[in-house]
Amino acid sequence: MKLKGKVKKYILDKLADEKRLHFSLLDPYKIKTENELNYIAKNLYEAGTDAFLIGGTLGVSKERLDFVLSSLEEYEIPKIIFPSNINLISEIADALLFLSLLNSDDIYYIIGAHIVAAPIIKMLQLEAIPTGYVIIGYGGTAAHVGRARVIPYDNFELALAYTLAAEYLGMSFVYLEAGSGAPEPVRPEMISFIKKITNIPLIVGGGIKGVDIARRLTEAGADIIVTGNIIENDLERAIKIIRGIKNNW
Ligand SMILES: CC(C)=CCC/C(C)=C/CC/C(C)=C/CC/C(C)=C/COP(=O)(O)OP(=O)(O)O
Ligand SMILES: O=P(O)(O)OC[C@@H](O)CO
Ligand SMILES: [Mg+2]
Repeated sequence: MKLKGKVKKYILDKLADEKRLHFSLLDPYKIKTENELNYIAKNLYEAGTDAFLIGGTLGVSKERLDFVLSSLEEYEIPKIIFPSNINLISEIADALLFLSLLNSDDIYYIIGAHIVAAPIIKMLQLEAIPTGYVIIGYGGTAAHVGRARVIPYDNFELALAYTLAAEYLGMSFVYLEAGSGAPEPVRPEMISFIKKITNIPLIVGGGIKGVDIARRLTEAGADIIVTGNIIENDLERAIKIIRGIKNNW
């Protein structure tokens, strides 16, 4: 509750202090029971994750979203909605990633959902965090649904161009997404290439399954690492990733 409306500032201040953060993606469709959610959330929080992202592309209802958000209330880190569409807006959250899928072919995912969502967000007094969402490589369900023209893993110039465009549009973050469950994450070389030239904070996710790749990505300049599937599939490994990123063994 204390963080409501102050999440962007909280993240930027924490980044200034700690240089690298970790966000835990929880999918309300995949987490079935309150016990399971409590167990997972407690472990992630104790390992030092910096925020909960709540979302999923398929199967997520507003009811499930609210159930997860309200169960997480006791944790003093931001609870941020990661929306796949306009049905996933809830006043229980501390903030919402106001994602524009910059490499979509469908205007709905660039500005269409946004004009429908904006008056609702205003009415609920929810904090919207302007985020350029760019899908790379594998793409997964988000790319399919969002009609993204995915950027090849090795086309660093193209990823840089989108990142610069997001920066010049005044967005607060760029989320470089390889797709949920990607067999290969975004390459660290792509991150260092972009980071040399841009200042906008980078959120990097998709297919990050181990501490070594997570650390290589942060060393290359990723500001925030997101893990989702590994939390669902192997919580111990997810905890190692968090501790590794935060140097908190
Ligand atoms: C501004 C508002 C309210 C909505 C905009 C919505 C936009 C632009 C979405 C972009 C396209 C999209 C489908 C993004 C999905 C992002 C997301 C929640 C990814 C994580 O989910 P997955 O892990 O891919 O989902 P599954 O687990 O269901 O496969
Ligand atoms: O589920 P994973 O592969 O960790 O991906 C996380 C996130 O970037 C997906 O939107
Ligand atoms: Mg998922």
